[in-house]
Amino acid sequence: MPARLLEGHPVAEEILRDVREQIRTSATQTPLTVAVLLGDDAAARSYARAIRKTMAPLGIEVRTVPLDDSMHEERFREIVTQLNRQADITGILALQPLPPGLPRSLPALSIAPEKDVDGITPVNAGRLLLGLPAIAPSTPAGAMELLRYYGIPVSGRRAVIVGRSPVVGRPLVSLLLAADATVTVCHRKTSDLADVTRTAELLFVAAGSPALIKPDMVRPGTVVIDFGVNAVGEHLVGDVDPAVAEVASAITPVPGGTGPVTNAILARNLLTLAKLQRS
Ligand SMILES: Nc1nc(=O)c2c([nH]1)NC[C@@H]1CN(c3ccc(C(=O)N[C@@H](CCC(=O)O)C(=O)O)cc3)C=[N+]21
Repeated sequence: MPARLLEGHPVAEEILRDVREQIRTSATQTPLTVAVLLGDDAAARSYARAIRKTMAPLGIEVRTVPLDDSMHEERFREIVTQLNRQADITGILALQPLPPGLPRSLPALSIAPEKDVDGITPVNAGRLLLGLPAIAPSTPAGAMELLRYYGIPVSGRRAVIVGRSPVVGRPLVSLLLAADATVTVCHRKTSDLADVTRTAELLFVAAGSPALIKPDMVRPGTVVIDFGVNAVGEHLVGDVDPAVAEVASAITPVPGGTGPVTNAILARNLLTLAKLQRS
């Protein structure tokens, strides 16, 4: 029996309904603005496009700041310092990958924690790891919402994550642990990846490698969450081979799975930041 499709749009719609309501009823009607730092990359561009589409109907302003390929570290720091100081900027998001000359850790070390809408600064990442209230990165936070929405239990189950990035794999460890899963993380140096993925009851894939996960790597009945956003020609494809749907009990489609929920959580995170900034 083919897997149940875990569509992201109804989940996103539920979250956005709540965000819309909170924006509408909030006493201080300060407009929300998110600054999106964007280099030259297809996946990042697709996210930026989706962000604009999600924020526009909420009346949230999106200010795109283009990063050119020759940008130096000093210039990046200047831009972020300026945005940190600007009172009319609610949140700052630097889309990965950055231009080639910039260290990957630069946004985490330059964005002010009060404006960290993506939950990547040491303060937010540390809070999340310790199980304290925190702004969690939107993509893994969205996966938890998907599971909740579709009534998929997490507590006591064996979760396997493929990928250890600061925006998906690592924060997902904290979120799954907080929900009482037993968590294993795989990465480039994992030997016998398939042996580990076959132990999963819940399989999360954020490896950045198109169709990496094949049907023989998944135990029948597994719930599969695909975070992959690989541009292949004109199309967006996931990290999971679509044939896995023949084995899994439930699977997120690409596009239309985790992506839309990510955008909705970003809006919710922005609202949370605005409330914290006002208090
Ligand atoms: N600091 C950082 N944080 C991120 O969260 C981050 C990042 N950098 N860099 C790029 C990737 C990619 N990403 C996407 C999220 C949603 C969609 C999305 O909404 N996709 C729609 C389709 C959009 C379209 O068709 O263009 C969907 O899946 O249905 C796409 C891509 C977040 N990323």
